[in-house]
Amino acid sequence: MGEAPAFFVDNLQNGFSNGFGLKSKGFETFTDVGDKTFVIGGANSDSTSSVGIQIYDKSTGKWVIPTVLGTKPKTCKGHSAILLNEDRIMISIRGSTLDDCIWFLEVDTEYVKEQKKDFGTEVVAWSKGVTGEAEKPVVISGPSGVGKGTLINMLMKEFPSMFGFSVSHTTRAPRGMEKNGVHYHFIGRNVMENDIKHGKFLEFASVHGNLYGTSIEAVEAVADSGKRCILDIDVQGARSVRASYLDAVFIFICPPSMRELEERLRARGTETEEQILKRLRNAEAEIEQGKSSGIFDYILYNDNLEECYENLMELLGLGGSAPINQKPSSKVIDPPSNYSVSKINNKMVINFETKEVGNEAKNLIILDVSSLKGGAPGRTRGLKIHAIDLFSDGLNGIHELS
Ligand SMILES: Nc1ncnc2c1ncn2[C@@H]1O[C@H](COP(=O)(O)OP(=O)(O)OP(=O)(O)O)[C@@H](O)[C@H]1O
Ligand SMILES: Nc1nc2c(ncn2[C@@H]2O[C@H](COP(=O)(O)O)[C@@H](O)[C@H]2O)c(=O)[nH]1
Repeated sequence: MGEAPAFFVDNLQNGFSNGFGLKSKGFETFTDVGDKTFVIGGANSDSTSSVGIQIYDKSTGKWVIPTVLGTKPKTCKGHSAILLNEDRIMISIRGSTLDDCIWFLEVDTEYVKEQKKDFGTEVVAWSKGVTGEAEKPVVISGPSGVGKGTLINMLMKEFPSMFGFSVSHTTRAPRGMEKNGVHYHFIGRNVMENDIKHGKFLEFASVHGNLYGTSIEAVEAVADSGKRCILDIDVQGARSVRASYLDAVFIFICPPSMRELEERLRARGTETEEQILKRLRNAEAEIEQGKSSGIFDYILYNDNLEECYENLMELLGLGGSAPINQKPSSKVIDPPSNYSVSKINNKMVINFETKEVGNEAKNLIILDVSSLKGGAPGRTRGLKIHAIDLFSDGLNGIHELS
C-alpha cells in the first residue's frame, strides 16, 4: 500500500516563515509523532555545524529544544524525513554518498524512553544507517600486566585487515611512546565526565585511580571500516558491556601466578612503585571476578606467550588457515538535488531524475528497512539498498548495492 510522499524539502527556502512563529535559518522538515511535531533541519542558534532539532508540543503550544544524543549528521543542503514504526524518523540527506545518506532520529524508542527518565528532559537520539553486518566485537579483559596489549598487538599485526582496535578515552597521562588517538584518546576529567553525561560512552570505569571509557563512536568506527572490533578493558567495563546492547565475545586473560604478574609489571617499567602496588592489589579482585562472575565466555592463561596466542586465535576461528576478510563494496551513489521519498510497506523508495547527454533517466533507489538492527546510540545496521535505472525505453537494470 503506497503512502503519500514525505515532505519535499525543495520547497523550503532560507529564512521562510514555518507557520509556527519560529524563525527558520535553513531547510526544515516537519514530522508529526503523536501530539508532537519534530522540526528537523535549519540551524539552531547553538547548532551551526549539525542538523538542528526543535519540538513543537501541540498539547501545550510550547517549543522544546531536546537533549540530542549520538553523533549528528552534518548540516546539509536538504533532506527528506519519513516516520517509521511511530518511534523513529528516517532522514535521507541530499547530495551525500551512499555510506552517509541515511540517518535515523529516534524519538520514542525504548532507548530514548530510558534516556528521558535519566535526563528528565525531552530526548532524541541520532543513529547512522549503514549497510551490512559486522562480526561480533571481542572484549579482552584481565589484570594489568597480564599481556592483553601484547596479545592484541600480535593479532592486529598478523591480521591487519581483519581486526580494528577500539581506542579508549582515559584521563591518565600518556606514557613515553603513546600517541593520542592511537593508543588512547587522552582527555581531561571534566570533558570526559561531561561526555559520559551526554551518553557518548558505551561503558566507563575508574581504574587504578583514573577514568577510562569506550566511546560508542570508537566501536562503531571500527565496524564501519568492515573490521572486527577489539576492546581492551577492565572487568568493570566488561560487566557494563555485557549489560549493554553490544553483542560481543568476552575473553579473560589470567596470569600463571601473582608473582609472574608482578615481574611482568616491573619489567615493563612504565609505572612507579606506588602504581605497581596499586595495580597488583586490584589484580587479585579482578582475577577472582574474572573467574567467577559469569561475565566471560572464555578464560585463557597467559603463561607461554606463543601458546596463549595460538589459543586466542583458535577461539576467534583463526586456527589453521585464516579466512580472508571480505571488504565491503565501495560502490557509491550520489542522489541529485531533486528527489522525493515515499514509503511502500517496509521499503522506502527514493525517486529522482537524471539527465545525461542524449539520455533521460528516472532512477529509483529502494531501501529495504525490514531487517534493521541496533540503533541509537550509534548505528542502525542491516539496511538493504537497491538502485534501479529506468531509462525512457523501460527498465534498464537493478543493482544490488548491499
Ligand atoms: N606470556 C608472557 N611471558 C612473559 N612476558 C609477557 C608475556 N605476555 C606479556 N608479557 C610482557 O608483560 C608486560 C605486560 O604486558 P602488556 O603490556 O601487554 O600487559 P597488559 O595486560 O596490556 O597491561 P595493562 O592492562 O597495564 O595495559 C610486557 O612487558 C610484555 O612484554
Ligand atoms: N573499563 C575500561 N577499562 C579500560 C579501558 N581502556 C583500558 N582499560 C583498562 O585499564 C587498565 C589500565 O590500562 P593502562 O593502559 O593504564 O595500563 C587495563 O586493565 C585496561 O584494560 C576502557 O575504555 N574502559
